[in-house]
Order: sequence, then C-alpha cells, then structure tokens
Amino acid sequence: MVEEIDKQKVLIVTSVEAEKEAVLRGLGDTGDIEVHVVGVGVVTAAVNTAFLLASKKYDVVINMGIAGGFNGKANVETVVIADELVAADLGAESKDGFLSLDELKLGSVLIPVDDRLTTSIKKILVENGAEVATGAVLTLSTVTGTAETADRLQKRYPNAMAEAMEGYGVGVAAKQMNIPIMEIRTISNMVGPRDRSAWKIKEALVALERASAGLKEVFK
Ligand SMILES: O=C(O)c1cccc(C(=O)CC[C@H]2O[C@@H](n3cnc4c(=O)[nH]cnc43)[C@H](O)[C@@H]2O)c1
Repeated sequence: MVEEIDKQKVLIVTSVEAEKEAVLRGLGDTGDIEVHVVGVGVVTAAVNTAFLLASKKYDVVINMGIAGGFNGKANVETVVIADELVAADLGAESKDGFLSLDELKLGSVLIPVDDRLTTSIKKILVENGAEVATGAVLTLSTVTGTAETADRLQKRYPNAMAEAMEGYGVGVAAKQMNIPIMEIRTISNMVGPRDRSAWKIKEALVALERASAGLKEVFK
C-alpha cells in the first residue's frame, strides 16, 4: 500500500526544455502539477525557482532531469531519488584537502528532502518496474570529466549516487520558503572521463518520462 498524499500543488523544475517535455509526456494530464524550465547551473536554477515560489503558493518542489551516475551506484536509465541534496564543491581547498561549508562553520552544504514523499514515490516506481537508487545527489558547477575527480567525490561522499548541476540551488530556494524539496534524476552518463558522445540522453529522457508517470500516481 502506498501512503496517500493529500492533494498538493506541485512545482516541478527542470534545467532544459527537453527534460520538461519528457516530464509532461509522463504526467499526461498535469492536474495540480506545474512544470517549468529554470535553466542550467545552480545560481540560475535557484533564482528562477525563487521567482516561481514567490509568484504563487506551492506545497512541494521537485527538481527533475538527467544526471551523471557514479560507477557501481547508478547506471544509465536508473532513477535516482535523492535522500539529500549536496553542494559538493562549495567550500575551500586546503593543504589537507577540501573543506566544506560545514567544516568552515559558514553554513551547510546539505539540504534534507521530504522523507514521506520520497518513500511513496520510490515504492510506486519500484512497483512499476523501474530500477531505483536512493542516496545523495551532488550539485556541481563543473561536470566531472576525469576519473580522479570522480574518485575524490566518491571518497568525500560515499552515499552519492549521481551528480547534476541544479539540485542544491533549487533546494535553497525551497528551504527559504519552507517548502519541501525532492530531486529525481535519471542517468544519462557515468561520472568520469569526459565522453559526451557516449551520453544516452534519449534513454534517460524515456526513463524520466516513466518516472513522471509514476509521480502522477502519488499526487493524484
Ligand atoms: O542535447 C540534448 O538533447 C539534451 C537533452 C536533455 C538534456 C540535455 C543536457 O545537456 C542537460 C544538462 C543537465 O544535465 C545534468 N547532467 C547530466 N549529466 C551530468 C553530469 O555527468 N554531471 C553533471 N550534470 C549532469 C545537469 O544537471 C545539466 O543541467 C541535453
């Protein structure tokens, strides 16, 4: 049994139009769910999400799109449901390694998600036959392009399943307005040595469409 969620005004934000279209195809009749493009990158996504949240009342915000998957954690087409949003490059370098905002006592790089919604959505997607991974989704301003950076990120965040470029920004906007946040990503490429020609964008968008159809069941 999936826990019933009271009727909610849902805002889904994506970084590009192709992701928005995939989400809309999956949702079909959108009902109380709105889908908007907020751009690529953490700052653009944060500012545009904040504008949307200031313009009308929403009960939940979901950042959806494609992402890079960490080796052995999330493969191409896997649906990753974030259990926390992590600003993985927000901090300082030091001779002893990277120091996060938390270690610098200047704030937090972690944004928690809504556990109840996350659990309900995971249950439906698994029932629908999707391969689902739950864990941290890292937000980075630079797409990882080497095995060394991928290893460093995995060591620093062993719970990381995927990396993308917007989640933490969307999360900051939602947190400021006291609105629950979630991040759902489908994997288009593996995190590691850059090979843009190997990105399976079409497959990831089909997986995103299927995941969105599952979402509709949770928020019906
Ligand atoms: O070219 C296309 O048709 C196309 C269709 C949909 C999406 C794209 C993008 O390039 C989306 C950029 C978006 O993807 C996230 N992303 C995907 N893989 C990674 C990664 O390995 N590391 C970080 N971010 C990744 C990211 O959130 C971008 O905003 C193109």
